[in-house]
Amino acid sequence: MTTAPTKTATTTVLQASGVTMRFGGLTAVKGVDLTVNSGEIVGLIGPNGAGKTTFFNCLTGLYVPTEGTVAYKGTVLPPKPHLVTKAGIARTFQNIRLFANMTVLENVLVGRHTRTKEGLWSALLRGPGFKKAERASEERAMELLEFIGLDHKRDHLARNLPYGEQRKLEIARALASEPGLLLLDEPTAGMNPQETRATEELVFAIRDKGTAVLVIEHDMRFIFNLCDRVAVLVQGEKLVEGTSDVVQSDERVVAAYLGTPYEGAPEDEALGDVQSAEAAAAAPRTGKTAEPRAAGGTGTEGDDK
Ligand SMILES: Nc1ncnc2c1ncn2[C@@H]1O[C@H](COP(=O)(O)OP(=O)(O)OP(=O)(O)O)[C@@H](O)[C@H]1O
Repeated sequence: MTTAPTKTATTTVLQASGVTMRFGGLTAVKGVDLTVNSGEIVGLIGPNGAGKTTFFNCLTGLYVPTEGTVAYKGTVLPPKPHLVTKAGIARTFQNIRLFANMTVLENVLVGRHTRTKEGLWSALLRGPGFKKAERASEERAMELLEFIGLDHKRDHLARNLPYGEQRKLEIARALASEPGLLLLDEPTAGMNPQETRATEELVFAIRDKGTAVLVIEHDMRFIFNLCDRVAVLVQGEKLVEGTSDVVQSDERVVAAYLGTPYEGAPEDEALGDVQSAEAAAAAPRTGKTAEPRAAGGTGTEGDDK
């Protein structure tokens, strides 16, 4: 007997309503509505200074929006980062924020703390409950490292990983909190084309495993290949939202954002190659490429990017 494939019902994972963020006289984000549904990859694009990261910071409780609400699976979230993570939203930052002097495995384990129930006394006494939870956490962390292809580097210090692997590790650490929604802020910044393609595959795999994704990126080829829907922010306001085809052909977007050549545009292919070669020549990468570009520190930097 054959059974019809079960179709998972779509649910609204994220609902941002009228999110506004003012810094003194500057309105960085103006009344932005955005929805992300389960099973979706949604892109957020816009010129420099359009308000994309500020919007992410509002979604994740790093900023308290001046106006508007952010709901996760129907519940309005308090603007506190640890409560947002606990609810089910995880993120990565534009600038890598790994614990540079901890191992790869330890970095992922840090990401699991919102999902471990053992309290302070249990940890201090290291009783059987604590040890069991610790083992389960390590197993899950190793599964995630396998998923991103870094299980063989579990005992390496994070700061010794090449740049592309550091970015992957950040994603694994975010996934360790078992999010229903993952926010990625410029995940391919500074990557070479191979690393960018690998990141694309990784994001598809994350979505296929049941985590919806909202991604900010300047690489248009990456965004338009990847996303089911794309929203365009210009000067803090949502200008257009739709499928890649709709957004790419919208005259307002072309005028406001895509008017200048972008990576991946057919006529821009040759120019892109020249620019990549120039960039590579200007900043040669060694075996230890991580530190100059990584946050490389404690993960507590004040930079909200
Ligand atoms: N903490 C802050 N205090 C004051 N102004 C801020 C703050 N954070 C961001 N801004 C301003 O808000 C505007 C939006 O910045 P934001 O970083 O969100 O843009 P973005 O779209 O992420 O840009 P980019 O693509 O360059 O990262 C900018 O004018 C920026 O200077």
